[in-house]
Amino acid sequence: MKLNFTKYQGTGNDFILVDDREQSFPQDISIIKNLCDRRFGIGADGLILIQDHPELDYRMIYFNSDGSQSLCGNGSRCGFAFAQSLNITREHATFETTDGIHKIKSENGIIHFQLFDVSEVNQLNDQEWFVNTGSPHHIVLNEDVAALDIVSNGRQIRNLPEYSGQNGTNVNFAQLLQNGVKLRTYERGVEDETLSCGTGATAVGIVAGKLGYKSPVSIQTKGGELSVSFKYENEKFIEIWLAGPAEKVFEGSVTI
Ligand SMILES: N[C@@H](CCC[C@H](N)C(=O)O)C(=O)O
Repeated sequence: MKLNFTKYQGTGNDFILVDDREQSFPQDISIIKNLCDRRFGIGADGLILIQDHPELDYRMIYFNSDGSQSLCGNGSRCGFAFAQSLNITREHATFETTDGIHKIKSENGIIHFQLFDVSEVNQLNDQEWFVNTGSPHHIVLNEDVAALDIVSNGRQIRNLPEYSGQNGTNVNFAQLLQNGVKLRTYERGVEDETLSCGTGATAVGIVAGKLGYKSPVSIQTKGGELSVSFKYENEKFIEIWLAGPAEKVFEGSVTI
């Protein structure tokens, strides 16, 4: 079959977007892997289907490049930009994805995605934390993230036995700066460093909040700047929003 697609990126986290309102996309892992392959396919960190929803503005189904599923923050922002281009929604939307129903909106070209409240922020030791923002995130604080081998260090933590019950974890290496946090992320499901990870940036923003940073926290990823805002009330992070750009790269069609 012929598949029409549009490629988007959100701070360098890149996705294949498919208008699947007719639900004709074959959700086959080998097709998703081939489409996301950077040498034999279109190339992307993930693939996103936008479908009709009986009550909400739309449903978004997210696949990592290996075909696994989880919440994707940058993908949600790109999914909204794509839904706007399809005239499914305008400036505000409510949609369903992997972990439930979320709000999303655009303001002055920046897309703001609301994540669920977070009450568990686990400090593992002086330098390491674990936070689940809809996807699982291990966080390592480091004084010079530019010098790190993200793939080998990230893969070792991703495969720790304590994370095997949840199919591993994403791993974020965060350098605390005066005006925000510099971040590099190893993504589960891509099994590589990506240029940016939205749920990871949010997890790091929350840890920064625990360490005394004021909302909004600026997160500097390899692919650009994200902003994480929140309130902290009754030992809980609430009204958590991830904000940043989402841009169309190109569109095309392939035979699958
Ligand atoms: N890139 C994403 C996270 C996608 C899911 C993740 N790889 C996982 O499997 O947990 C983001 O922007 O949040």
